[in-house]
Amino acid sequence: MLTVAVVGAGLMGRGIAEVFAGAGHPVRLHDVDAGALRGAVGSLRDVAGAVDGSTDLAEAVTGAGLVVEAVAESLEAKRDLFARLDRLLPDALLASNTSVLPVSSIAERTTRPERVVGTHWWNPPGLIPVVEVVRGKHTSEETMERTAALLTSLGKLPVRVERDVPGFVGNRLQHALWREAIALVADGVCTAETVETVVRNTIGLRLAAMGPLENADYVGLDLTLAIHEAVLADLNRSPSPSPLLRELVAAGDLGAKSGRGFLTWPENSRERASKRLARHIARQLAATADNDPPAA
Ligand SMILES: NC(=O)c1ccc[n+]([C@@H]2O[C@H](COP(=O)([O-])OP(=O)(O)OC[C@H]3O[C@@H](n4cnc5c(N)ncnc54)[C@H](O)[C@@H]3O)[C@@H](O)[C@H]2O)c1
Repeated sequence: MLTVAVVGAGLMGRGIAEVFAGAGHPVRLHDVDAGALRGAVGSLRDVAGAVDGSTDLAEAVTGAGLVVEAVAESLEAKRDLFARLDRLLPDALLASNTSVLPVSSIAERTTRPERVVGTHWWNPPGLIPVVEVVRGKHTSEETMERTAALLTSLGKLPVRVERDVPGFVGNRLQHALWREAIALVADGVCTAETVETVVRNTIGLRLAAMGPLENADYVGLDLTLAIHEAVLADLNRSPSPSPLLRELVAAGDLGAKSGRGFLTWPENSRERASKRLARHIARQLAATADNDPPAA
C-alpha cells in the first residue's frame, strides 16, 4: 500500500482522504487549521487504512509516496507548498486538486515538474466517478500512467486531459452552460426558476446517459450544423463575468450561504439540497451501472 499525504483537510481533502483510506492506503493529513484537521481525522476513524494528521507539514508528509494537495484555490499558496513538498519528498508524486489553476505554474518552483500532475476530483469525491488527470507542460507519460492506474485501483474513472487549459474538461463545459444560464436571466428571457426547471427536466435528464458528442451524432451532424448556423451567433460569448453576477456579489447576495442569490434559500435549505444531491447521484449511479460506455 502506498502512503498518501493529503494536504488541506477541507471539503475535498477530507473526501479524497476517505477514498484512499477506504481502499486501505495509510493516509497522512495536514492542514494549517488545527480544528479542520481534528474534524477530518475524527470523521475518518472507521475507514480501512490508518489515518493520521499533523499541523506540521514536514511531520505530516513523512514517508509519503504521493501527496494530494487540496488547499485553498490560490496560485501563490499552491506554488509555495509545492516548493516545500519538493524539498521534503524528493521522490514522491505530487498531485494538485486545483479546479482551474495551471498545473504547470503550480509545478514551477519544483525541481521535478515531470512528477507533478493535476488530479481534479469532483465533489463529493467518494461518489463522483471521474477524476481528471491533467498533464502539465512537463508532466511525464510515466506520471500520467501511474496516476491513472492508482485512481483505477481506487474504483475511480480517470480521464486524461492532455493540455493544461484552465478549467480542464468538466469545468469548461459546466461554466459554458452557467454563463448562458446567467445571461438568459440577465437579459429578461426567463426567470432563474425557469432555467432550473428547463435544465432539470430536459438536458439534465439525458446527460448521464448520453453526452453532447454522442447526442450530436445521434440526432445527426447535419441537424447539429443547421442548429449551430442559426443559434451560435446569438449565444453569450462574454470573456468576463456577467454584470448581474457582479451586482449580486457586491450586494452580499452570495447564494445559499447568505440566504439569497439567483434564488432564495430559506434556513436549512442548503443542507437539504446537499442531501438531495448526494441521494440523487447515488441513485443515478446505481441506475446507470449498466449504461453502455460511449462508443469508441
Ligand atoms: N469544493 C469543490 O467542489 C471543489 C471541487 C474540485 C476541486 N476543488 C479544489 O480543491 C481545493 C480545495 O477546495 P475545498 O473546497 O476543499 O476548500 P476548503 O476551503 O473546504 O478546504 C481547504 C483547506 O485547506 C486548508 N489550507 C489552506 N491553505 C493551506 C496551506 N497552505 N497548507 C495547508 N492547509 C491549508 C484550509 O485550512 C482548509 O481546511 C481547491 O483548490 C479547490 O479549487 C474544489
